[in-house]
Amino acid sequence: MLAAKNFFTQIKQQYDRGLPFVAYRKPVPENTVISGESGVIKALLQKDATLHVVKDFSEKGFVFSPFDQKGQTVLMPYSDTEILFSRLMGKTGDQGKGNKKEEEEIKTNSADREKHVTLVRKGVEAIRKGKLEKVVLSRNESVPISDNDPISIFQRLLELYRDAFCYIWYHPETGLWLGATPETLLHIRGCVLHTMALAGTRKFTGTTKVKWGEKEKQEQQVVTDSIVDSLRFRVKSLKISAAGTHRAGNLIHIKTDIQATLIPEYKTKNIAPLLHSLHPTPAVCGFPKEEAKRFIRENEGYDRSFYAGFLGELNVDITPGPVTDPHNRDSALYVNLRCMQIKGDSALLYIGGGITRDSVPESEWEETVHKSQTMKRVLR
Ligand SMILES: C=C(O[C@H]1C=CC=C(C(=O)O)[C@@H]1O)C(=O)O
Repeated sequence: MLAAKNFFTQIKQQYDRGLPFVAYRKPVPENTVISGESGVIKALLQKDATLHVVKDFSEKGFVFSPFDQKGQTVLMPYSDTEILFSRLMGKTGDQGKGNKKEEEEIKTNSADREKHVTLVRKGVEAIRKGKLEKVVLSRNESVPISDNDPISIFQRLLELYRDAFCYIWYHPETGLWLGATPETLLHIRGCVLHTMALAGTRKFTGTTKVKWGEKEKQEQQVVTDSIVDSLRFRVKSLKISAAGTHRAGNLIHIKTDIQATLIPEYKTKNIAPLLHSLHPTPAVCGFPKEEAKRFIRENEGYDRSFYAGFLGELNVDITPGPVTDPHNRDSALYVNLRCMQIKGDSALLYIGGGITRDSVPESEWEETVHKSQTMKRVLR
């Protein structure tokens, strides 16, 4: 375990050399005692600038996968990297309850606002007329930055968002990405699988004891139902928690935890079939999936790139043992939300929200402004 200062200096040197790396910390749930694996920040420093891609998800390493699965999933293989560990102590910083600038941004009749409101209106119309039940519509926004040290932005993410999966990823072919996502796509440890249905958003106003409206509950239920459907024939003993409120920085969401045991046939396979049936879930795409994908492709008007894709550890050995033993593997993949791409002296933020027949376009715009604060709060 390296001292934090040494750890971040080594990552910075790697970045200055233009070589690929990823550094990340898994979520540390509230009231967790920081010990053992919890709160560990890990970094993989690739030895050269090769672009490794995933062929069938039997590989071992850290993956970075785009929203559109026709695109390449980039791999940082464990075999080709130096691995560093550190741990960040100290208390969580102020995750924020909103500010004056945010309120102004909501009201300003900007071109971004007009564009997003029009897009959402079109989405609501399509839902009311056709087969589409839900579609997640997003936008990107460029924010000027003066801080040219992305490692310090990453440190601020780690301090602010304990309960999120925080990362910084760099490869010359994909560029520099950072994020703090509240959403787990898939965690498989041996034959035990864990995932979540996360949707419905409000601003955090000091409490998680809130009464959710019908629109939000319906939007989240679509996600739970679709995940359960994708898993049904691949697992046994499916456990679905009651829906609860989950805090993510300055926001709250509705969350259902889903846990299952893989059936023997799937235990022995790699996780590709599971991933392909789960991703993208209606939390980032919509329902039915193909109709939602088509609507996004034809109407969003920009490339989501790695936003709403997934990232994380693939096939880590839990304990030393035969590498072919699937009971001995651990994969922890997260949905790439609340993220941004740093390009020179600006940050490109990606934000979206679930649209149903009852969505109010102006409120959906407001929601994206609130969501954009997760990243804006760490920019200087
Ligand atoms: C698509 C995003 O969030 C998803 C996750 C939680 C809540 C969501 C919502 O309320 O719309 C979205 O489904 C995003 O942050 O860009």
